[in-house]
Amino acid sequence: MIEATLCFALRVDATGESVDDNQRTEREVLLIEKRRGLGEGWYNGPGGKLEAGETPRECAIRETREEVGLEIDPADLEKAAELTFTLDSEIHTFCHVYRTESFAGEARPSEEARPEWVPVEDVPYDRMWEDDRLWLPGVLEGRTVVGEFAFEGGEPLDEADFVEHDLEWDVTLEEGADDG
Ligand SMILES: COc1nc(N)nc2c1ncn2[C@H]1C[C@H](O)[C@@H](COP(=O)(O)OP(=O)(O)OP(=O)(O)O)O1
Repeated sequence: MIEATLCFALRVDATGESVDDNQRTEREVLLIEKRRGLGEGWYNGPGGKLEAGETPRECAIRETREEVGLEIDPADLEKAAELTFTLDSEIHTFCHVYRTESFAGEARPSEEARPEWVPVEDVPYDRMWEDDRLWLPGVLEGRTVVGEFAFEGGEPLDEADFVEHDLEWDVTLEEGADDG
């Protein structure tokens, strides 16, 4: 089983556009267009596989730094989801999902990822993993979720068929003792 992370940074963009003389503000999320590996060519959050001895929180921070150059204080990461992806009835990946509204630096591209700030209302679900449209909108609203998503058809996971899912919303997500 692969243990992995995803990290969604959020900001409020003051567009300065005038709507009935009011300044319009829009929430944006930092997505990446993945340049290599699993899910290549699709949009996702920054993230990746845990390294030996690393906690999920440390992994989310390291992957966000490596892929898009943002620095995040561990205390500013909020656990938002735990997602289990099965392939042909075996657990393939267990994914810890975090969100944050506090970070330092400007997003920049890397070999692995092209970052893009996207209005929360315009997330390109048609260019993402099929499961994302089921859980990501709630996570971007501030909710928590535990989900299981079943794929069939053999490796690689990103060519398998998404067949069913189960979601439990607004759960309390326990952090591991080493992940506080
Ligand atoms: C099955 O549905 C999935 N949905 C979403 N949204 N994200 C997924 C899904 N399955 C896997 N992922 C995520 C989990 C990880 O963040 C990435 C895959 O990470 P990758 O294999 O690229 O891991 P790295 O450590 O960055 O890779 P390198 O070995 O190339 O450094 O996808």
